[in-house]
Amino acid sequence: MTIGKIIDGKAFAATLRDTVGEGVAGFVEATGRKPGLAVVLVGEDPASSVYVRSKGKMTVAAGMESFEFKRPDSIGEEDLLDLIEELNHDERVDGILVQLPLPGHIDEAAVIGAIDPAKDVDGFHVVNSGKLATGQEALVPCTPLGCIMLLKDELGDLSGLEAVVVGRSNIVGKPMAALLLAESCTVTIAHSRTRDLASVVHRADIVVAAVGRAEMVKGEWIKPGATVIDVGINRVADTEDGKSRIVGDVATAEALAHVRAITPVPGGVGPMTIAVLLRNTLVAAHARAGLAKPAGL
Ligand SMILES: NC(=O)C1=CN([C@@H]2O[C@H](COP(=O)(O)OP(=O)(O)OC[C@H]3O[C@@H](n4cnc5c(N)ncnc54)[C@H](OP(=O)(O)O)[C@@H]3O)[C@@H](O)[C@H]2O)C=CC1
Ligand SMILES: Nc1nc(=O)c2c([nH]1)NC[C@@H]1CN(c3ccc(C(=O)N[C@@H](CCC(=O)O)C(=O)O)cc3)C=[N+]21
Repeated sequence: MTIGKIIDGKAFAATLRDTVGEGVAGFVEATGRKPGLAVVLVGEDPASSVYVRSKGKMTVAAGMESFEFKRPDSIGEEDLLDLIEELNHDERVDGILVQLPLPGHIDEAAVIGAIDPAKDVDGFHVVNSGKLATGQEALVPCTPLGCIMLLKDELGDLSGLEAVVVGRSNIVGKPMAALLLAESCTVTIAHSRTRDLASVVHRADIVVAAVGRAEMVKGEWIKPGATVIDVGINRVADTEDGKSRIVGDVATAEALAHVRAITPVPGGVGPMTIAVLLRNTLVAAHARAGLAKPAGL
């Protein structure tokens, strides 16, 4: 039995961050200032805090300015909207990321809608999702764009391939489907109401799993030779040592016997998300400064 390739997202992301770093140097030379990324974190979720801290470190390592804003769970929507308005007008800030999910009493759509679309480095604002859907130049959500980069690196031209995206969230599934369509794939979006998910997945040359259910996609669902992108980040208890570890939405060990290539968790899509965030910040900085998009991005 042949074994598929494990796609090294961590290494690809490191290369992308280096390219971004070179672009940052050019930007600093041209403008005399660093690109700036503002990250807003509401509440005390420890996983989010770790993630925000590592984003901050990588932002600085790429030569950019990192601004972090922590606010308590109890913050009112008006106060959060005021903060965003302030960041919209702050000339040092090229990118604004509001860590999701937000506490239940805050309207996420209203907060995302308050971000200046030119600084919306998550690509979640309807102006950017609308541009993506209609084929206009946009800031594109980091996770799906990272997935496309890995797929093109592995497969080259994607046109005509059957792609199945499992999950239809606004932050992963839907923009992922839009990007695959823009690459001329034949795209199916599956979700919790999909009947016979196994056979839908079995059609695919490209499977993107973005569900949030540990190892839900089984190895035998995968068409032989398909390429699988596993977006899921699921924390599970490890019975052997009592600690927890993270696994994806795909049963990777099983799938390896069927796939051409597959992304691991950790070390696959996750690191790409952060690298693309830095890329989007640099792209936003250039656009705001009236400069052409830097080479290689
Ligand atoms: N690696 C990274 O950088 C990132 C990873 N993630 C991870 O990706 C995963 C998905 O995230 P996100 O899109 O935000 O999640 P959401 O919970 O917003 O969406 C999950 C989607 O999966 C669908 N779904 C749920 N159960 C099933 C099922 N049994 N069969 C088929 N579809 C199902 C839901 O369908 P329905 O719409 O019908 O409810 C929904 O569309 C999570 O594990 C998250 O942690 C997220 C962002 C970035
Ligand atoms: N506005 C907003 N934008 C986001 O992009 C966003 C968000 N909110 N909320 C949470 C999700 C989740 N997300 C991840 C990014 C990187 C890793 C990552 O780097 N994971 C590593 C390590 C994971 C670990 O060890 O815990 C890996 O997969 O190898 C994971 C998850 C971005 N998100």
